[in-house]
Amino acid sequence: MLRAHLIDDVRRAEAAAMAHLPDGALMQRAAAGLAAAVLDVLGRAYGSRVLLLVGPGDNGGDALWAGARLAGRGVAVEALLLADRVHEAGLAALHAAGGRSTRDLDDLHDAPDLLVDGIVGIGGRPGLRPEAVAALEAYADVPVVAVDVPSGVDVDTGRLEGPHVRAALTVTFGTHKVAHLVDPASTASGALHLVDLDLDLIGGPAVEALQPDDVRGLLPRPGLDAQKYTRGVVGVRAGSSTYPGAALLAVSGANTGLVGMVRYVGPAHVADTVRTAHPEVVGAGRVQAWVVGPGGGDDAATMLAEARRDGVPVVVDADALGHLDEAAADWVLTPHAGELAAMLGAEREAVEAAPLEHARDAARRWGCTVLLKGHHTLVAAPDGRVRVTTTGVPWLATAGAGDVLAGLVGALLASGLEPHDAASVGSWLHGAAATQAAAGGPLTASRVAVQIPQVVRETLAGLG
Ligand SMILES: NC(=O)C1=CN([C@@H]2O[C@H](COP(=O)(O)OP(=O)(O)OC[C@H]3O[C@@H](n4cnc5c(N)ncnc54)[C@H](OP(=O)(O)O)[C@@H]3O)[C@@H](O)[C@H]2O)[C@@H](O)CC1
Ligand SMILES: [K+]
Repeated sequence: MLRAHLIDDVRRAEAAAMAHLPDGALMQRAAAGLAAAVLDVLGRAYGSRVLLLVGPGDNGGDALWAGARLAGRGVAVEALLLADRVHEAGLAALHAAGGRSTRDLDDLHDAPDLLVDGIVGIGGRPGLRPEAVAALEAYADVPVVAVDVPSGVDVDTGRLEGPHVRAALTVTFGTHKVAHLVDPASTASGALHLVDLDLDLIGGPAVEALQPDDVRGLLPRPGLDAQKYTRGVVGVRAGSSTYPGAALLAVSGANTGLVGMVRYVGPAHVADTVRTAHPEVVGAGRVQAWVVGPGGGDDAATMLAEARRDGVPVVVDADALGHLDEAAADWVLTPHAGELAAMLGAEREAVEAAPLEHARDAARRWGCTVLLKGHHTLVAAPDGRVRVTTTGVPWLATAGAGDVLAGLVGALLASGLEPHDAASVGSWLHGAAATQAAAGGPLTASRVAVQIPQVVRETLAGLG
């Protein structure tokens, strides 16, 4: 599991570690990891130029100490000091290793190959000062390696308020931070590299992200005595004359082999289309979970009421979300930002600016799991736990992808996974299938569904 902690928990763990380590030991570990990561990106030391952007705190100290190590390896290192006072020992080390420093942007002539953002780390407030903005603008085309976090982001919430660094790579220390994983700040972090500081993090993670091993441990697999009914049956109530395709896509997400049987209940001509494409699918009967809403149109309220009557877990998606008055603890709601905004009486922009906060609010308010779709989809439980999905590609933002996801999550619920696991494993598989199916190019929702068994196969085999 990849875990992200809040600043206070990192500070506590840092203080505990420092109590029994020599002065500056943690910063040296951080700087060594940072220098190694920068060298990896540069590919060679001699002939490479690096510019450090150095703020007033220890984040700048990390950059300066790493700069000293890089200068010692033959990299031409310059530091632009963006504060009256910077980390003194780090600056002295940089100078001793042959690096230069200046406070004036105009002193810098040759464009660097790489910027190292040591402006602020976990002690920073959101936004950047004008000197930092000017430096970043002067080298707008140069890739940035961020130290700990991209400066300017709100580290504990993932919000973006005001100017901030856009990193190609973020080298972070001890544990991940919320801003690395949660939108919109996750888009400013770039690739992530964690330098282990051997910290003893006592507080639980604020956010976590499933890794292939976690998914392998959670995936349902049939026992030797399995029958179709013991593996779980999922029912789909979706589609209408206007949107027959949504039913087809939801069924294709449900019918990927993770349950023993799939039922479809809906308008007769839609049912014919569904069964032509999926001859395995049967009609009404007992199920262990329902998927309700994709393409349901005006009938979505009735679909939801009928599903509720069975007392089994329900995935509430799309049109059904607008008819939700109350939910049971084993339900999963799967809104996108616009749908969640309508459910909470908020503006869509507000949800997009703070998806973590809104997903948590919604999970508390309905007392069930809420899966908020986005670049990094969030799965929030009513007790505050949140998982974020880091699989997937931007091409996945395509019509019908949500219908496939709803079907898949429903199948996992029917197979017996608890709602938080069903939603987060479903989202992980959906993203991984999209990445494989896209193979660097465009994709359609149908292709995502087709790819799911292959992703399951590889994950079970430990190839993920
Ligand atoms: N924790 C760990 O385990 C380890 C931590 N380590 C490293 O330490 C980093 C944290 O260092 P830190 O605490 O010194 O704070 P840091 O982020 O450098 O800056 C705070 C200063 O910036 C200022 N300031 C605030 N906002 C600003 C803004 N927007 N723009 C400009 N300035 C702003 C503010 O001054 P103020 O304006 O309040 O007077 C304050 O003085 C951490 O991220 C990691 O890199 C590693 O070395 C080892 C292990
Ligand atoms: K930084």
